[in-house]
Amino acid sequence: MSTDRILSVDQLTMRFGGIVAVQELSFTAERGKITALIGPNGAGKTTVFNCITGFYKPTAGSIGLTHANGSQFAIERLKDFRISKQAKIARTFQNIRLFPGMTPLENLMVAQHNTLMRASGFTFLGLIGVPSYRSAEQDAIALATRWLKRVGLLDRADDAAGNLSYGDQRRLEIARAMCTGPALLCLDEPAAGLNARESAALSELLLSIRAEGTSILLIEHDMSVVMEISDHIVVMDHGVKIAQGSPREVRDDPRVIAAYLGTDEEEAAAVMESES
Ligand SMILES: Nc1ncnc2c1ncn2[C@@H]1O[C@H](COP(=O)(O)OP(=O)(O)OP(=O)(O)O)[C@@H](O)[C@H]1O
Repeated sequence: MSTDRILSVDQLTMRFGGIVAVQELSFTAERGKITALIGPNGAGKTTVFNCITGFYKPTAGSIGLTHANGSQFAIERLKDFRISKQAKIARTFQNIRLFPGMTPLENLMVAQHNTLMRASGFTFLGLIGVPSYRSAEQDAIALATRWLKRVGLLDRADDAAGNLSYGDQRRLEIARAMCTGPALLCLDEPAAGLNARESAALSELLLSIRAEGTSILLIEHDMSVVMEISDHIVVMDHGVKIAQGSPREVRDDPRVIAAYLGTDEEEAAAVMESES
C-alpha cells in the first residue's frame, strides 16, 4: 500500500536531567490528514510538539518532514527559524500567545513578516513603498482578511486581540498560523476552554483546513473533537506510545482506556463512550 507521509518521527527521546519526558517514540503522519496525539497529563505530548517545532532539540532520534514536491527536512538538525520558514511547520500554543495590544488584522500581518521582509528587499525599500513591496503588502492584507472572514472575526478586525473572547482568540491563533502557509499545522489543545458550540465550530474549521490540503497534527484532551475529526490517533503514556489507530480502534483499546482515563476500566469506558 502506498502512503504519502508528511512526518516521520523515529525513536525520539527527550530527557530533562533525570526526567525522560519522551522515550524512543516513533509514529508517522499522513499528508492531508489529521493526526491526533493524545494521552493523560504529563504523557509527553507537548514535549513532542516542542521537538517537532524546534523549541527543543531532541536528546536522540530523528524527525523527518517531506513536502509534497519531495523536499525533505531533518527537523532535529534545522535551526528553529528555518523550521517555520523552510520546512513550513506552524504551531499554536496551549496558552494563547497572540499580541494582545494589536488588532486581529495586525496579528495576521505580523505572521506574514517573512514574506513582507523579502518583498522589501530587507531594506528601506519597504518604507519608501516600491511597487513590489506595495503589491506584497496588498496580498498580505487580502490573505489576512480572508482568514479573518473564515474564522468569523472580520467585524472585530480593529479591536484589540486581547479584548476578544477566549474562543475568538483561539480561532485567531489558528488563522495566524495559517497565514504563514504551513505544510504541517501543529495545534496544542485548540479546544481547551471552549464551550460545546465553540468546539463544534473548531472541528468544522479544522476539517475545512484539512479539506484544502493542509496536514494537521493535533494535541487535544477534548475527546469529542478528537474522535470526530481525527484520521489517525497516536496514544502516549509516560513518554511512550501505548497504542495507535483509527478513532474507533483507539476508543475500544483497553490499554488506552486504562491509561488515558484512569485505572477503573469500566468507568473509563463509560466516559469515553459518552464523549465520543
Ligand atoms: N522543560 C522541562 N523541564 C523539565 N521537565 C519537563 C519540561 N517539559 C516537560 N517536562 C516534563 O516532561 C513530562 C512530559 O510533559 P509534557 O508537558 O510534554 O506532557 P503533556 O502530555 O503535554 O501534558 P499535558 O497534557 O498536561 O499538557 C512531564 O513529567 C513534565 O514535567
